[in-house]
Amino acid sequence: MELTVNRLSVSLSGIDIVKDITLHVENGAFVGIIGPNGCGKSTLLKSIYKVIKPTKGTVLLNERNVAASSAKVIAQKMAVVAQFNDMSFDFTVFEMVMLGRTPHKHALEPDREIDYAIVQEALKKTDLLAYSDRVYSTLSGGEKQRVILARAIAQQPKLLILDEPTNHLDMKYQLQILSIVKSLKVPVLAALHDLSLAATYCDVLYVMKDGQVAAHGTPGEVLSKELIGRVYEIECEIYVNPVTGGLAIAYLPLADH
Ligand SMILES: Nc1ncnc2c1ncn2[C@@H]1O[C@H](COP(=O)(O)OP(=O)(O)OP(=O)(O)O)[C@@H](O)[C@H]1O
Repeated sequence: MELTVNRLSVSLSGIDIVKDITLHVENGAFVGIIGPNGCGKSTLLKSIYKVIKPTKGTVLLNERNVAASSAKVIAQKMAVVAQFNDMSFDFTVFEMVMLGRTPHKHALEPDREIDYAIVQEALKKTDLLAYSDRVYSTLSGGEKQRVILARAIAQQPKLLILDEPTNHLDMKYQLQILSIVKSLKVPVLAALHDLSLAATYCDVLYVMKDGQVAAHGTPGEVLSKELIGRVYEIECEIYVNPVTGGLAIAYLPLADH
């Protein structure tokens, strides 16, 4: 499945937040969106997954216009792991992950053997089998985040949208979550804050500033000291990590603090 965002704009409370953004996620590609706090990453993603109505532009899943499709049809194709997942319901972890099966069922259709098997597999992939009967609201932030990923996996999406999926996670689970996502072999569009993780996992990066795309390309093309300096208003050095062979970034302390 491919995602095409064409000249998308979003205004909220009369303010232009997302301005004329065009982007493409090819089938199988892991595409990152990076940019400073408040540049519009979440708003862009929300307008792609139909929580916010764009003022202009189109979002296509293959040839299907997302705006003209039902929420159920979109949920059969696209799963979302968003930033804040606090819910007041006292669902167990198993029940939360089973919610991922909802778009594939008719109203009031009971859970089938196949649904149980898919949920079990999603729990296994995210290291959560031992948490099945725990109440979701009692979990730590990182555990909750893994449950939300497990729910997205159980949804068996054709495209995955991640909004800062590694928030709350320690290093092991940051790496684990991105590796699991990569292993699903579905195209991914992810807003990420950690530029080194973005460089490691993404095939293509879109850099946002003030609601617009400031640059896009492979991490090697995009992550220059000049661009990061301009977009984030910081000084840094980019180097090849001698251990991993990947791109790494050293940030310099701000001079006037
Ligand atoms: N309903 C709203 N009305 C007015 N402004 C809004 C509204 N929702 C978001 N904004 C503003 O839009 C801008 C973009 O917010 P958004 O959450 O998309 O940024 P972001 O790049 O995801 O930021 P972060 O990295 O901090 O999560 C922010 O300045 C935010 O305050």
